[in-house]
Amino acid sequence: MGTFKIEGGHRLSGEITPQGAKNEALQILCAVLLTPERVTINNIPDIVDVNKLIALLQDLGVKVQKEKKGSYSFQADEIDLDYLQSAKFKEDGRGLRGSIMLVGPLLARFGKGYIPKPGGDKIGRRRLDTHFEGFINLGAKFRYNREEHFYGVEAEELKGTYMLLDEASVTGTANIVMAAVLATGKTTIYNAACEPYLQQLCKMLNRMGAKISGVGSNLLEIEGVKELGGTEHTMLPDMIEIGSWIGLAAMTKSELTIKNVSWDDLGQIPTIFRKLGITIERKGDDIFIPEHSDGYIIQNFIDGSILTIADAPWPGLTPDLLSIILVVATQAKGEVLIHQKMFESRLFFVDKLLDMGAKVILCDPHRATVIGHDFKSTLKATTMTSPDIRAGVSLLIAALSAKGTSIIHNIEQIDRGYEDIDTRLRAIGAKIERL
Ligand SMILES: CC(=O)N[C@H]1[C@@H](OP(=O)(O)OP(=O)(O)OC[C@H]2O[C@@H](n3ccc(=O)[nH]c3=O)[C@H](O)[C@@H]2O)O[C@H](CO)[C@@H](O)[C@@H]1O
Ligand SMILES: C=C(OP(=O)(O)O)C(=O)O
Repeated sequence: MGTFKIEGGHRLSGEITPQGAKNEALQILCAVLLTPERVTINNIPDIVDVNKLIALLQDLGVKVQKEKKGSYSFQADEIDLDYLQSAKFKEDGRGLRGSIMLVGPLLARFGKGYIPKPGGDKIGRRRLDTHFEGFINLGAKFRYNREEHFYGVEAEELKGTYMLLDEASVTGTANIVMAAVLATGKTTIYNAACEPYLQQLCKMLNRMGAKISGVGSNLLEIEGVKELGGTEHTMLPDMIEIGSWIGLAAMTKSELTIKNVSWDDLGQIPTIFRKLGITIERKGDDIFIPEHSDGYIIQNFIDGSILTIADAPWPGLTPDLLSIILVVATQAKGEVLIHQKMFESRLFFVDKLLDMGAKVILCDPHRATVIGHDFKSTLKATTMTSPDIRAGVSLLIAALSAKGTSIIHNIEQIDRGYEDIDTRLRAIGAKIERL
């Protein structure tokens, strides 16, 4: 188990550049299976989950060539489908959540796709019904081996159809889109997820020869094509990392510039941090956060009632930022109700914040009320274990703002999604060591 030692209470300063988006990368990498031609991908983050997925693709027979840092080319012209039945695949396939999106492209191109129950954060139930109902709608036969937790879909031909998804699942939509692009006829997907990740995937597929319209909306129409060709694609900056650095700047009262954020793809993120009282300035495509030497004040709703920040499918606020927002609120002036609607177990990490002296009431598994300290009482350093990727980074931010030396164990969770985080934080003045 990896550990960070963090000496908190220091101001940071300078510039930080966000990595390529983790959750976009996981979709885009799976899409290389849709063509035997070469696909070049840029701005791939060097993080554990992405590297595990690249290794899975290699085991499947995809030729992977590193062009330069963050840029790889992939060629899926000799796929070893037997690998999908191997013990190694059953083990490695469960190593991350994103591996589930191998199924759609494999089904579309080779008529069969298999996956063990995928991993990812343990943040409550993470069902896969939307994915498999989508494949079944396209004509696939579904089977599930309960003992091995092994899923499979097979089809001689996928046929386009109308479907209304039971929920706007992000990876579910990506999976179904990747299956439908090579189906016969027209597929309509209503209640589709439409995060920038999905928009990027659809744009890349269209460049490969797919015919997807409605990109960016929750109604996608896909005219199936016979084959797809190669392309080049560049990943957006990671909006969850950008949100993390906004929170970090505010909590440590630091002046920070976040470079090349792709403002137009950030949706509600700047607005929500502004509601917490944080000043965010747009400078070209950078975010500038001035030093908040007098703290920050949470706004109320217009009628004077307490602000609620809740997640919702895009263009609502991503659930992946709520843990960070919660931590930032612990030092604000004012109160906020954090409502995590999607995941059942993602707020339990507040226990660690309570140990550090934060004022938080966990109302139930989905809701926490935070009463900010207005920096009148700083958080106390402590020893903690990172339960999931975003809680891990939230605790890291708390530790950097706390007085004294904190220890965070299980930092593998953080490394899953944040590239070389300790080196990058040291470059802006953080006192963080990997033990
Ligand atoms: C690898 C990857 O891309 N992971 C992301 C992806 O996971 P993933 O695609 O696995 O998450 P889903 O979008 O399928 O759903 C996440 C959870 O939210 C619930 N749900 C979903 C849609 C909806 O309209 N209402 C609703 O309540 C689901 O029941 C589920 O419990 O999307 C999640 C939701 O943005 C993010 O937290 C994950 O970081
Ligand atoms: C929940 C997340 O990731 P995953 O879906 O990979 O577990 C996340 O990125 O916040």
